[in-house]
Amino acid sequence: MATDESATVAILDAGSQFSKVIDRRVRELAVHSEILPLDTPLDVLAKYKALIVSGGPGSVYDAAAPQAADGLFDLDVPLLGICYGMQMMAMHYGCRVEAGEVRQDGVFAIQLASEPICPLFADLASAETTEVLLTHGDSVLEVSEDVRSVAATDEGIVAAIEVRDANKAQFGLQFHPEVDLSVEGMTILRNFLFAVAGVPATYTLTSRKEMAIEYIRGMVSGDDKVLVLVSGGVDSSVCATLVNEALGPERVVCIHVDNGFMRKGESTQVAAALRAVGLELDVIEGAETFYNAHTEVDGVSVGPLNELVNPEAKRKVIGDTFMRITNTKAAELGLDPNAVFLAQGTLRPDLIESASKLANASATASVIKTHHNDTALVRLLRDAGRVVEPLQEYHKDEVRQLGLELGLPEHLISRQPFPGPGLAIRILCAHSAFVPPNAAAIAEVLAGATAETPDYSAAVLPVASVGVQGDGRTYASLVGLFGPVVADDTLATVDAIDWRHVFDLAKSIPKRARGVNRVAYVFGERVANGDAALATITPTLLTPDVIASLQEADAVVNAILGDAGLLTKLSQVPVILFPANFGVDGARCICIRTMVTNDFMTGVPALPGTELMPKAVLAAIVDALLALPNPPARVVYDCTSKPPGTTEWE
Ligand SMILES: Nc1ncnc2c1ncn2[C@@H]1O[C@H](COP(=O)(O)OP(=O)(O)OP(=O)(O)O)[C@@H](O)[C@H]1O
Ligand SMILES: O=c1[nH]c(=O)c2[nH+]cn([C@@H]3O[C@H](COP(=O)(O)O)[C@@H](O)[C@H]3O)c2[nH]1
Ligand SMILES: NC(=O)CC[C@H](N)C(=O)O
Ligand SMILES: [Mg+2]
Repeated sequence: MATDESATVAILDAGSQFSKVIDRRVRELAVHSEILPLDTPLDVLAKYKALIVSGGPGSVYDAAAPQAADGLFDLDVPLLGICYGMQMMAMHYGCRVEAGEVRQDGVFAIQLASEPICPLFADLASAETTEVLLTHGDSVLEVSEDVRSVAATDEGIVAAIEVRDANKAQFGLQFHPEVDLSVEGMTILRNFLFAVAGVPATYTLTSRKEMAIEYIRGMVSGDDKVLVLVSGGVDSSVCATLVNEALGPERVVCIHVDNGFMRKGESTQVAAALRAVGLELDVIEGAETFYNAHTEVDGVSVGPLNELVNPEAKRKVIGDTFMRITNTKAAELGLDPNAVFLAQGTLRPDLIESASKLANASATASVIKTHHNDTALVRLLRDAGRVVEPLQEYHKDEVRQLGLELGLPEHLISRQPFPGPGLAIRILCAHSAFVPPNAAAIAEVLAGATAETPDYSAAVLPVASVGVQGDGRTYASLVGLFGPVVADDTLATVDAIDWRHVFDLAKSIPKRARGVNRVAYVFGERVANGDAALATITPTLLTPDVIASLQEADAVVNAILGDAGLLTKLSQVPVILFPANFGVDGARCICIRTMVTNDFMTGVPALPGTELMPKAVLAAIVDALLALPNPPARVVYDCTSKPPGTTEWE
């Protein structure tokens, strides 16, 4: 069907992690939308009813920054710039845009300007303030005469602008109205679309089930068979059910790969759970193959996996090994390699975070992490038209709804996500301690942040992990927080900690400490910054002893969460092993990372002492981990939201 641009919003993609989320929100408001490259020519854009420019990892003042067509801001079309989009607008109108002293990643309150209130902020619960998700390092430090600042953070950073020229309907938001964490984001988008731009609400959502089945039948014709890769997670169970419905069971072969990085007993449970819903699963024992696997990256052989420390290298080997194992299986089954299709439960975030060209209209997105289902070999097969991915447009919550529509049991649909590379990415590998290049500057920020609350202190730990900040990937230091300890009583200790204060510190430290993207609370006696015990690690690779020790820790945590009824209340709880040893030779640390989110693009950790993480449960977890035969050097609790941290550590 041809697009009626006069009833459609064009979303110009500057490389954001959230372009597809904007698209989805607009459609939920019954407005048709299309994602276009940032540099789409003006004559095309002029036909649209409204324009939204997304965020992106670039900096508008960089010569190499992604550009829109010249004259974008002279078009007579209502325009909303989000983050990078707002910064472009500000720069066009002569405002000063620079990397500020403070960066902001997470949820913050903004103060709204009055007299008059900006039309985007009409009908908010309060006329003075609202909570929004920000993720930026560049800021509008000074507005020009052409522009009015219509909202600011508590520190006076411009959070929203309006172009003064009454003939122009142009607005900019430094924050992201499209994500759940901006609590009134939908009202703000609604105000832009309807009150400002007058877009008609004529779009109706087509049934996801019908669309998916039509897509599968369109792709796999005749008698061709489909090998469905089934992990037992939500996405692949929904994917397998859809392929089954679309093509009939005689054309479907479901395979599950035990890559050696599954949870304790997971593969056996998965096979049983899927049999119970009528899906026969062929389980491939792949552990040995994975441990010893290599792959080629940019013409160079990388591997074996059990000797790699770089997280992206690990991911690439794992993804390509999934493909090779699948090909071998296809040959064993006597399937013609030129006529067999591969189905997998790829979601939109997998493609966005891997910077797949399928998901990013502008080719300007940053690779946050290469998902195992989007590596080089998968892309080759996809280009050959052989990869069936009926869920590629959706986020997790949409897949869950679709699963319910398909009649899958609640317990399958509500399972916590588990990444394909599994525990392999939840083990931080390293040969030596990580020392940030600006250690002294970070130490100064940490001392300042805790100066007024001497019961608490902060120190840089000797490891780095992946984060997502300002739409870009970061690989940066972990900060540990220390607080009161009640000797020999973990519950009393957990109770003595002012968790709100700890979470405030976790939010404020990455604002000023460049090179820090994650903050975790460290249980146990305080260690002073600069102490040698904070600088030592136990060299760590993906070896069977390390994997087994994380499997044990993960099983202990999950058993306690299950008994407390928290596995479905918390969206996801990665348990992570990292090599800091606090001066104890051969020991490593275990982290508990709770995440509360719907779409898995953003999220917050559960605050201890709330119903999502009762203090008694947290204390029980810490005690149980310390009682393991191979106890961790320390147990830590991640206090970082996404952004700046990702859900997984790696
Ligand atoms: N161990 C595995 N064996 C076979 N296929 C797998 C395995 N792990 C992942 N996959 C494939 O990769 C896809 C993406 O993995 P992902 O973890 O994102 O989804 P999922 O496991 O289906 O769901 P969830 O996100 O709930 O864990 C899966 O849908 C599946 O097709
Ligand atoms: O199948 C997967 N293959 C992968 O390579 C992968 N990496 C991250 N994840 C999952 O994606 C979600 C977001 O994770 P992050 O915040 O760490 O990016 C979380 O649910 C992660 O568990 C993966 N799933
Ligand atoms: N999310 C964004 O659009 C960020 C814009 C820019 N990369 C910054 O960090 O400020
Ligand atoms: Mg999974």
